[in-house]
Amino acid sequence: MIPLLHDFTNATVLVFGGGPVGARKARRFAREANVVVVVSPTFGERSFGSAELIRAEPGPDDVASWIERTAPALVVAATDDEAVNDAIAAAAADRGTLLNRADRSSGRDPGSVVVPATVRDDPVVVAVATGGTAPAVSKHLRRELEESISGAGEMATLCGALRSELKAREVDPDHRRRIVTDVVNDPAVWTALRSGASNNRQVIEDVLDEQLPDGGERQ
Ligand SMILES: C[C@@]1(CC(=O)O)C2=NC(=C\c3[nH]c(c(CCC(=O)O)c3CC(=O)O)Cc3[nH]c(c(CC(=O)O)c3CCC(=O)O)/C=C3\N/C(=C\2)[C@@H](CCC(=O)O)[C@]3(C)CC(=O)O)/[C@H]1CCC(=O)O
Ligand SMILES: NC(=O)c1ccc[n+]([C@@H]2O[C@H](COP(=O)([O-])OP(=O)(O)OC[C@H]3O[C@@H](n4cnc5c(N)ncnc54)[C@H](O)[C@@H]3O)[C@@H](O)[C@H]2O)c1
Repeated sequence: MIPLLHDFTNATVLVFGGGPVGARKARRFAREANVVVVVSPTFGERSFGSAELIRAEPGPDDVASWIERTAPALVVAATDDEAVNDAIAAAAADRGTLLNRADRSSGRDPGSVVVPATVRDDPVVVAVATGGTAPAVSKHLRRELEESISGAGEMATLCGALRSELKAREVDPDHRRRIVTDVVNDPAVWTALRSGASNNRQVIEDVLDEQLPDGGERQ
């Protein structure tokens, strides 16, 4: 399987199942999606983020109408009833809606997607999956990665701003790439970003002074 990124801004996500897995998915998608609806006869103690909770117990013949009514970009099948999960999968396929099945790790049809473990330091995001072989390994790696990507979000923001400045000064692409790569590879910049001591504007000014002493036009 190949990880792809999907933007859920302004989208609806429909979750069937109010157990720990349904709650985790609801929290995850509520970070971004406009509307997250969770349909379940029972809801555990866990947080569902800002999701809307609807108490209902649709049978296999009822799930299609829920999908029709809410018009989601993605449906999550996280019930403990295999017949219901099967019906959700069939209805999603009929409608061409993306499906995430929490109770399957293999034999995926087109449109059936996996939700990987993710680590964020916005705008950086890292996804981990094991092809369904061992989700506990994904969880373990996520925790390790949380530490190692610290500062990556700030670094990305800094490099994005630096790249804009270099473009505005019409520095040619090869030279631009070298300058940005030098910053990314500079351990002192990472240390400053991680300690919160970095002043991005100052870093950019210093790099521009050092690399483009004549003010930059052409190179
Ligand atoms: C990453 C994460 C994201 C998330 O679910 O949000 C995730 N599972 C997580 C945790 C976790 N899941 C399970 C355990 C118990 C230990 C173990 O069994 O390993 C733990 C650990 C725990 O809970 O501590 C059991 C389990 N999971 C699946 C099945 C069904 C099956 O395999 O048939 C069963 C057996 C059920 C049973 O036997 O009863 C299926 C899937 N789980 C996936 C993702 C997808 C594949 C990802 C991959 O390729 O690695 C996939 C295919 C479907 C999907 O997309 O949901 C999340 C990490 C949360 C975090 O980062 O903290
Ligand atoms: N992806 C994962 O990480 C992962 C981890 C553990 C288990 N699982 C699988 O995912 C499923 C869900 O896991 P869980 O721990 O949340 O299970 P759970 O049994 O705690 O919760 C299931 C939920 O589904 C609800 N439900 C039952 N029938 C329903 C219906 N007709 N419509 C809507 N909701 C209905 C129940 O009321 C309950 O809230 C499990 O059956 C298991 O196969 C996946």
